[in-house]
Amino acid sequence: MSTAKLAPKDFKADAEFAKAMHGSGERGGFTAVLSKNRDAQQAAVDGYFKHWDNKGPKEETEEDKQARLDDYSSLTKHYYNLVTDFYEYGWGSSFHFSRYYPGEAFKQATARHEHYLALKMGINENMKVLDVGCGVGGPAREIHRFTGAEVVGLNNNDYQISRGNAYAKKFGLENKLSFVKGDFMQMDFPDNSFDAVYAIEATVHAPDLAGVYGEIYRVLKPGGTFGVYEWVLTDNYDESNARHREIAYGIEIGDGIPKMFKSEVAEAALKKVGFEIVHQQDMADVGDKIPWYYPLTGDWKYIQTLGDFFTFCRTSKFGRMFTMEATGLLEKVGVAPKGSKKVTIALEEAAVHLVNGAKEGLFTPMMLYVCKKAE
Ligand SMILES: CC(C)=CCC[C@@H](C)[C@H]1CC[C@H]2C3=C(CC[C@]12C)[C@@]1(C)CC[C@H](O)C[C@@H]1CC3
Ligand SMILES: C[S@@+](CC[C@H](N)C(=O)[O-])C[C@H]1O[C@@H](n2cnc3c(N)ncnc32)[C@H](O)[C@@H]1O
Repeated sequence: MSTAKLAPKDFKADAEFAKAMHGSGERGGFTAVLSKNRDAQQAAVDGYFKHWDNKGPKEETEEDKQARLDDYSSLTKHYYNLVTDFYEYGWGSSFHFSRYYPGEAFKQATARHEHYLALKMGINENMKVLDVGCGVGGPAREIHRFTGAEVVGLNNNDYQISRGNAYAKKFGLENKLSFVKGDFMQMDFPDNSFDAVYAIEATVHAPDLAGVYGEIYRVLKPGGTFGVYEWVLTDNYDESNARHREIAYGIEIGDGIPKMFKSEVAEAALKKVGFEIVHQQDMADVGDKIPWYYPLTGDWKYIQTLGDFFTFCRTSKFGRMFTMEATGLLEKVGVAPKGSKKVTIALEEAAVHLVNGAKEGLFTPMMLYVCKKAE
């Protein structure tokens, strides 16, 4: 089904690399940034930035673009080896955006976004559910708590798997949650293994959407449901428009994405692999008073609670600049490993272009598709 070149599966080498770079994975967040193995950090920095250094939306060639697609697996693995601690420090353990109601706290909105997907998919306590690209397990924990379902998280990043296991242990959820190493383009699960499958802001890392959706279709039981919050470019996006391409490129470089696709490509891919789309809606375009991207702006007026104030201190423009300069200083004096500031600069690219992409109506991180596999 996939037109993409599939990555070699060398899980043993991946696990050894993650152990060398991050240690046991018991500790996360900003302090964990400081304790990386220096050589492994350098290898991750080189492995990720070789795709972006000395290139740009205007200069990049067709070969550069193809190289990112061919290298999808290690590009994304290195990206998350470098950013996971920053994500946890700034955002928490659910690595996705959410809608916000007036008066609703950041954490509450995050959980509600996850509950909404589970509700739309009809997940219940008798189901075994797959979370494709599960991060450090924030959504898996919340969806288990909300529905009672057993959740299996699939991830190609060993560090995130160890963080997911550490959280499951902390909350006593080991018998209901498990985290499995694997590439979503070539899963190791047998056909018809799961009652439901969901993916939250993860399948955008695929080099080819039909490839990952085809695998999801295969492992889903007949009659089962697949739900996804997809990152897509909207109908307004024009690849030949320099401003549009600059925004898409900024999102790609800052978010570890080989190539972003338009919503029509996602929709066609879902249908091509056999899914019936039973519900589709851009959840970023439902007239919300508070935009989904507000934590990344300087708009203090949207802060809803005292807790949000502390989150905003890390995610807003000002907070990001503070983290970037502090990280740079720590790197200079040898406390943070080399390349740490470069990572914060890439994250800044992400934040700026995500907000611009949203404001200019070119991008959404929450195109919801609920799909059925026929009986
Ligand atoms: C990469 C994909 C497909 C999804 C991740 C969505 C979001 C959770 C991230 C996108 C940009 C990230 C940034 C941060 C946290 C996680 C994101 C919002 C920071 C706020 C983390 C703290 C750093 O100092 C600044 C980061 C800016 C970007
Ligand atoms: C933005 S994070 C979202 C994580 C999670 N869904 C959440 O909302 O917290 C994207 C996730 O997709 C995973 N991922 C990316 N490419 C993958 C691949 N080829 N196979 C499996 N997982 C992958 C990353 O490791 C990461 O955990």
